[in-house]
Amino acid sequence: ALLPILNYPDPRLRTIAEPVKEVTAEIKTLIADMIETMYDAQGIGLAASQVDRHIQLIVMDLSEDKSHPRVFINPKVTPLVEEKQPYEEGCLSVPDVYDKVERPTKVRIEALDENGDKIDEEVEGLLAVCIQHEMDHLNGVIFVDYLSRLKQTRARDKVRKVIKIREKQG
Ligand SMILES: O=C(O)C[C@@H](Cc1ccccc1)C(=O)SCC(=O)c1ccccc1
Ligand SMILES: [Zn+2]
Repeated sequence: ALLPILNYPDPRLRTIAEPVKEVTAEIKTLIADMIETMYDAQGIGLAASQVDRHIQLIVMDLSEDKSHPRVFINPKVTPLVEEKQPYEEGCLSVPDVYDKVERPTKVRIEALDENGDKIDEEVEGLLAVCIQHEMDHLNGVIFVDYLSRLKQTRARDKVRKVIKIREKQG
């Protein structure tokens, strides 16, 4: 089922996510719903925080044909290099706002997948950017927090406008 995505600056987006203790049937349903919601919203990632579920769960799919969804449960991300690179990020909770954010270019991801099996990978490129963006969500951080006050104000105004238009479209 499609889940409603919280929009910036909703304070619920600032909630710190709790670890997942057990991958229950309910969590598996949430994973399927988050993947469906991510595709519907034209995203490449989605954190549970964005659908108002405050558990450490991320879904991502960087494939062209939306055929390789990945699930990260209780993820831990560790930068592997000091070097940072800017990337033009977006966010499904801050629609129509894109801006450059600098992040470490290579990171280690330790997590569990949807079957409870261990994931331990070193990644770079868009996958590294996206997993760090999603990890921020689980820690109540939104990419606009890295931008200037002026850009944060513009982002709030922009989201307000986009939401109004979407509500008119029904
Ligand atoms: O809000 C989210 O977590 C999803 C977000 C993930 C993300 C995209 C790009 C850089 C970092 C994190 C999105 O999917 S935004 C929409 C999108 O598909 C996109 C935007 C900019 C570049 C590439 C993809
Ligand atoms: Zn986001």
